[in-house]
Amino acid sequence: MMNKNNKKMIEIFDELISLSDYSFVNKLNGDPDAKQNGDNKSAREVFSGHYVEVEPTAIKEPIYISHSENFFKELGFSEQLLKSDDFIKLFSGDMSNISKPIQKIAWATGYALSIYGREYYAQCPFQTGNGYGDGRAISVLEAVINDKRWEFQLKGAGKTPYCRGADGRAVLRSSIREFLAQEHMNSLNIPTSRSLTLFTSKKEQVTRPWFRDNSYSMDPEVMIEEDVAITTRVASSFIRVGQLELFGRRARKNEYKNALKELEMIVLHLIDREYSEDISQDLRLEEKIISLANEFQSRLTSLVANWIRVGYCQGNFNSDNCAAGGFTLDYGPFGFIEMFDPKYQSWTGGGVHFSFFNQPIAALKNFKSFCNSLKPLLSSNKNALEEFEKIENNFSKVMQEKMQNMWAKKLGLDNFNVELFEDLINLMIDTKVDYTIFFRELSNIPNDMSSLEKSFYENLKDENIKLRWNSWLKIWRSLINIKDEESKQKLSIQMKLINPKYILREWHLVKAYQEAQNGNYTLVNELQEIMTKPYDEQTKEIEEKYYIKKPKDLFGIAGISHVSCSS
Ligand SMILES: Nc1ncnc2c1ncn2[C@@H]1O[C@H](COP(=O)(O)OP(=O)(O)OP(=O)(O)O)[C@@H](O)[C@H]1O
Ligand SMILES: [Mg+2]
Repeated sequence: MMNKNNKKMIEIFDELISLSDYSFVNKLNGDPDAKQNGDNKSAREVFSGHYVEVEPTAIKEPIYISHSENFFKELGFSEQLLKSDDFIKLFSGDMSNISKPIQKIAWATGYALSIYGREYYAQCPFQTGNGYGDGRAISVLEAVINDKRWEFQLKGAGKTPYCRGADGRAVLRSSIREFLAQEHMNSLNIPTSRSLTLFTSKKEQVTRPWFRDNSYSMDPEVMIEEDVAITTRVASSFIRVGQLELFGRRARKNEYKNALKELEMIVLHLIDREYSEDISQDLRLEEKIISLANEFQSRLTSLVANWIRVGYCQGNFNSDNCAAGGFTLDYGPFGFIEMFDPKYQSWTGGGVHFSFFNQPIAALKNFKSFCNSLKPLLSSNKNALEEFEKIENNFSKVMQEKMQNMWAKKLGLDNFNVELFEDLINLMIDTKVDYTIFFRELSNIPNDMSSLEKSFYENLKDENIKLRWNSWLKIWRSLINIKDEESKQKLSIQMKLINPKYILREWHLVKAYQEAQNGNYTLVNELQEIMTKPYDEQTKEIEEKYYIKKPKDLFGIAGISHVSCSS
């Protein structure tokens, strides 16, 4: 029997879904071969169409770990939903009970892969690119909530035609990382996919390559069993640069009759989903494409400058991990920098090209892949193509402007000063500073070096470095705009909104997911609470626990200083 409370929950859920419709499956083409392929849960080639219908594979006896309170509020979702069986089932992958107005439709999409601007087919088991795409991400719902369309996607919800022989699952470890990082990024005021819920199960384990305890190995040494989990992430769309590329490549090669049409459809759909406020519907196709390139360039360059502002390294910034809406997507091989190093890269599979300070160039490469995908739609219009290429060639200039502007703000300056910046970077490298603590302490606008030393990983012994720091600080203080105590306070407040105090450090994450594996979610909740207020001072107790440098004995330790497996 349904009690009163329970009924109310179902009503709330009904209210939420009554607004849903299916933009993706109604407006785009499905895989024409889907019906002949049974449940679509094994690797196969998908030759055309924008999506494949595939039912999620539920995790058994789902255990609730967390949800994003902030995001629930933004969506107008009641916390009561978390007690609704329907809600829990849907977001742990069980669609068997879905009733109207929700449709029992779920889908995965194909995409292509370029690594650092180079087209790859080798990652596809068929070597054609037709078997690459969402291997474990399945969208289950689109809903218009407060006039904004959101797509709800389960990560780790089982195999799809793009699973490439893998299990289609995400483990608890990587799911906790993604769940927390997404909401952290949002609280850092950086565009991102969002976290809705996180469920795990003790009924299914999968194996992943990992390290022995306290190992220094760069390569995984053992296979470990980990509990599975499903995070639901939510975004305005999950269209990636790689997805445009898939259709761009097919159109370029004229692979089938509708190839160019399918490219045009996905591009117009992208504009509809991500750029409808910036690009007028009345424009001609080529005008829309030119505006799209401009807008995406603007968003992508801002995004990367922001990542560097807060010390975020994506780690695997391939075209398939680059959201065409210009926000952060795929928190697998990511890390927040601790000890400053321009070449910082925590993912062993990533390489220097995806390292911290190389992200603007990785973004440029993704932008080029994006442009190449759209070109088949402009090939008959020379003028439009020329204008388009001008935008393409302007990327580095725009990126540089955004970076300089970001550095100026990070340093509390009105204008970027090359010399001051370069001196600082060299000093930060020579001194080994904690990136977050250094800029936060600088935001207090200190008179001398003493408080900045809090961010140094080694005691300052070298007199020469001391002299360099003192002179740097003196020049910096002469360039910032402070006349009196009041203007100093004002600048300090301003700088603290640019330079976060709390950042999701990997060794905190490790403790949280290790405890969670034993059924204790206290640290997950604590991190969620603290990391969604990254610019706040917070309490003394929190400061002592989380505003601290990485402990010396954790340097070089596998699984903390570097990770091998992001899935
Ligand atoms: N366990 C798995 N089962 C099936 N496919 C997988 C699995 N792990 C990764 N993949 C697929 O391999 C490709 C590369 O993985 P990558 O780590 O970039 O993405 P991801 O973290 O799974 O997903 P996303 O980019 O959707 O956040 C993706 O297409 C992904 O779907
Ligand atoms: Mg990915």
